[in-house]
Amino acid sequence: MEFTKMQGLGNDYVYVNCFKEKIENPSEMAVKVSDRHFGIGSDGLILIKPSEVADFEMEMYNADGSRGEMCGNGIRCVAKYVYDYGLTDKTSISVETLGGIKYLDLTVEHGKVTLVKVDMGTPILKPELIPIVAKGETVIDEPIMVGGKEYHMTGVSMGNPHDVVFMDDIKNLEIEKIGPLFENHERFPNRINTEFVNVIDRHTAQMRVWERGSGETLACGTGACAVTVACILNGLTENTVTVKLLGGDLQIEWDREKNTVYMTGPAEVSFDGVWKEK
Ligand SMILES: N[C@@H](CCC[C@H](N)C(=O)O)C(=O)O
Repeated sequence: MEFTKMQGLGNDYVYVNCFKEKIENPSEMAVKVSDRHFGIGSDGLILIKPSEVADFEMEMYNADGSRGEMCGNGIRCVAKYVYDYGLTDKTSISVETLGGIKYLDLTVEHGKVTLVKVDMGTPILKPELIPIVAKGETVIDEPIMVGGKEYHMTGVSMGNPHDVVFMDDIKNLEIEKIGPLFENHERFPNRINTEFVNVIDRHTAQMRVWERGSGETLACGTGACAVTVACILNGLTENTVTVKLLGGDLQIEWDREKNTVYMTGPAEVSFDGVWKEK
């Protein structure tokens, strides 16, 4: 199987061009290729496929083989792949995902994509649609007991589920301990991605993420969008925010008139390779 290893701010996936390749069991393949010792090493697997309703389809799997509805860093890499590898010459494309069709604008320099702006769509705040078990119409700054400690969370779906937790110190956070407790908490029936966030000023926030199915990653695009929405809902920032992640920065804007979130960031190829089944 031919593959391309790509990353967006260090959130790395193995990409397979399914116009050429066929994968019988993608979930199993995701577990194998993601292994950082016995595989290629990645946060998961992303298949680039033909679509009947958009220019392309993105099918994403986490490192544990579970399916993610959407992937913000992944979709920027898909845009770079389809343009740089000659599957399209369009600089505005649409991509079908389990979280809906997304529209992307590509910045091209010297024949290669360097930056991608994605219309990530309308944030979903209804608890039953995220899903989060809750009584109210939304989950904003709501207490939750995790590991014997009370935290406050804001729930947002960007096609995939997120809970955003604000705190003063994210550097010393024991994310390996607390992340899985959030991920598997009974209030999240489909598990969840958790962003731990420190707001720096009204246009800047920094975050660490514990991703459902992949653990701590260097960046999460849908997570950065959820963080921006949560910051605004809690009155902490304006509508445009630079989100600082371990792997770099993303520019996020929640356009309140259109009620859509825009994410702008880079996408890079690490290397091409061939995976041989043992
Ligand atoms: N890293 C991604 C999100 C990947 C999917 C997530 N772990 C899930 O299961 O929902 C991003 O950049 O958005």
